[in-house]
Amino acid sequence: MSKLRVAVIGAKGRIGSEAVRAVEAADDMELVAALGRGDDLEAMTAAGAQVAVELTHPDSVMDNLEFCVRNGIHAVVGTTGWTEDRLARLRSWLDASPSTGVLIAPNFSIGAVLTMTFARQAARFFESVEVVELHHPNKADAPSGTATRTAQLIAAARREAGCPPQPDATTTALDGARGADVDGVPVHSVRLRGLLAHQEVLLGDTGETLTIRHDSLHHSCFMPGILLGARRVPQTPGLTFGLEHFLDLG
Ligand SMILES: NC(=O)C1=CN([C@@H]2O[C@H](COP(=O)(O)OP(=O)(O)OC[C@H]3O[C@@H](n4cnc5c(N)ncnc54)[C@H](O)[C@@H]3O)[C@@H](O)[C@H]2O)C=CC1
Ligand SMILES: O=C(O)C1=N[C@H](C(=O)O)C[C@H](O)C1
Repeated sequence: MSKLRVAVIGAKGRIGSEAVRAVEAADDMELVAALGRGDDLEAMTAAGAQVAVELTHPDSVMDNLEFCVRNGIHAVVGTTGWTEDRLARLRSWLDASPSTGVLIAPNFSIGAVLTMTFARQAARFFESVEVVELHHPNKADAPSGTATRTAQLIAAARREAGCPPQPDATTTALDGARGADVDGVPVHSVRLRGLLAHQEVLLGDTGETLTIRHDSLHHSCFMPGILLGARRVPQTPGLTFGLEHFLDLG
């Protein structure tokens, strides 16, 4: 059987360099291009790439994806910074290239995907819920893509269940003390040398709290999700948001 021809964009970065090694080590894949900042995207078409793994920067991802979709190259995207406006632009490119697939995964690690799933399940049973994400200090964006997605899923579950707004008697606060408001869910961002990527979802009600915590300790935790995405995205045209759609979570 022929191997899947994969390109990595952002190949010299923290996660991109790990992805290069993971693709090279996969029996069913061939790494046909490894692009860094300033490299010509045409290298992917010249090499016949079927799937691009995009792991760059929120400022770069849109141009890279526009190129991929216009050229019928499926994409697996880990880069963060997604807004409704950006998603709408991506969908319009995909409408013009209907057989192309793009997976955007706020987080490729199975533990983080499960954290989001469990948080969504628990959200309607507790009066209060807040998200704390903790990352290395070289991270460009805050809150993290994972924390934003987690808060959005929590907020949607609470809306569907008819939950009232959370209790919060704060009338005086320093700017930022209550975190960022993501759809009514406070999200707090810590940046600390020594950390990689960590998240806690704190849920509370009268007389009890529940904490769901996930820790990414090494970039290797993202690799099974990236490889799964690369294998599945060519058979999944259009936009898929979240790796959970490629996992049988029951
Ligand atoms: N979804 C997930 O599971 C994960 C997502 N990420 C996200 O991936 C992105 C990259 O993270 P890191 O590797 O930590 O950052 P990094 O800064 O270590 O690496 C990014 C690399 O992309 C390169 N780059 C920037 N623009 C480019 C362009 N136009 N073409 C080619 N290369 C370009 C940079 O020069 C750099 O080498 C971030 O948005 C981060 O949040 C990171 C880890 C896991
Ligand atoms: O920048 C990172 O490191 C990470 N980014 C993603 C995010 O913003 O959620 C995924 C993971 O947290 C690591």
